[in-house]
Amino acid sequence: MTEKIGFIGAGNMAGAIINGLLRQGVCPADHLAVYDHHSTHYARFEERGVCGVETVRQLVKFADIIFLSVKPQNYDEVLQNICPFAEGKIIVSIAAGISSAYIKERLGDAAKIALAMPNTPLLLGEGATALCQCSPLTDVEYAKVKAVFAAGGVVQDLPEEQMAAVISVSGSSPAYVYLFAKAVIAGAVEQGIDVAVAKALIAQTLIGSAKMLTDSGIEPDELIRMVSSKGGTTIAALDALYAHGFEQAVIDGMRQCTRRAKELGK
Ligand SMILES: NC(=O)C1=CN([C@@H]2O[C@H](COP(=O)(O)OP(=O)(O)OC[C@H]3O[C@@H](n4cnc5c(N)ncnc54)[C@H](OP(=O)(O)O)[C@@H]3O)[C@@H](O)[C@H]2O)C=CC1
Ligand SMILES: O=C(O)[C@@H]1CCC=N1
Repeated sequence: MTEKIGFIGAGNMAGAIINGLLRQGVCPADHLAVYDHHSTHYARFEERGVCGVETVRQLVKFADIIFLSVKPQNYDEVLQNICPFAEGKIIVSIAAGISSAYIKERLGDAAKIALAMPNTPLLLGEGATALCQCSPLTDVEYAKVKAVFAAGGVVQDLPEEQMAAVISVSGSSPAYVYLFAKAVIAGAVEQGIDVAVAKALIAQTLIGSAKMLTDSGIEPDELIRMVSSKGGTTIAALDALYAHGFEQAVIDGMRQCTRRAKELGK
């Protein structure tokens, strides 16, 4: 990729996306730059050859594609800061709840925008990103943005009206998975199993189960059935989980996630 890519906000997600780009050799480090109001965050980028610039103006002048990798609460300020120099640039928002209309209200209707909802496993090249092309971003420009996220894992195209809801599916969901893993580890320790052993076993179980979902072609209900011997231990476990409203708790958590995304985008 020949384009230069800049990140406003040098935090967790900028780091994760840049990792993917460098690991896959999608672009050289000197085609990347970050800007953050904490220049103390630059060290981990600079040690990999990614420049930390002093002003938002320098960042916008440098970059063809600008990632807005700050929290939604900081978008107003950032959009105001980049507005005088952003004409013609590709703008990528990764923020929960921020719509293209929100950005266009501040940068104008001609702004070329892609909306993305990545997740932290991008750090290891195992990310899942939902991506949306917003008019007037061209197909060629969109493909460039897609290549950035593809360097860090799987990308799915989504219409804008689903971008708030998808946060609950991939953006925030690693946290529920870790919570589940934490509960399994606690349950193991309660039964006398060593923490490290339990962590290794549940982590590999999550990896293996995920691969069954992606590679076996078998639907989740059937996968559950395959584990559940008649009159056996799994059914006993599932009965307790159903009685505690496990599925409903997850679905309700997802609804709350989407509700909050919509609040943040106002
Ligand atoms: N973390 C995750 O799992 C995911 C996050 N996202 C989205 O990614 C975005 C970034 O999240 P994340 O990387 O976790 O956040 P971080 O807080 O790690 O990084 C954001 C950085 O931007 C800085 N910043 C804030 N305002 C400005 C400004 N005006 N100019 C320059 N720098 C600024 C922040 O400083 P300070 O700390 O002082 O505010 C911080 O250093 C969010 O919008 C979030 O919704 C999307 C998917 C997953
Ligand atoms: O919690 C958040 O708001 C961000 C968005 C998705 C994951 N983290």
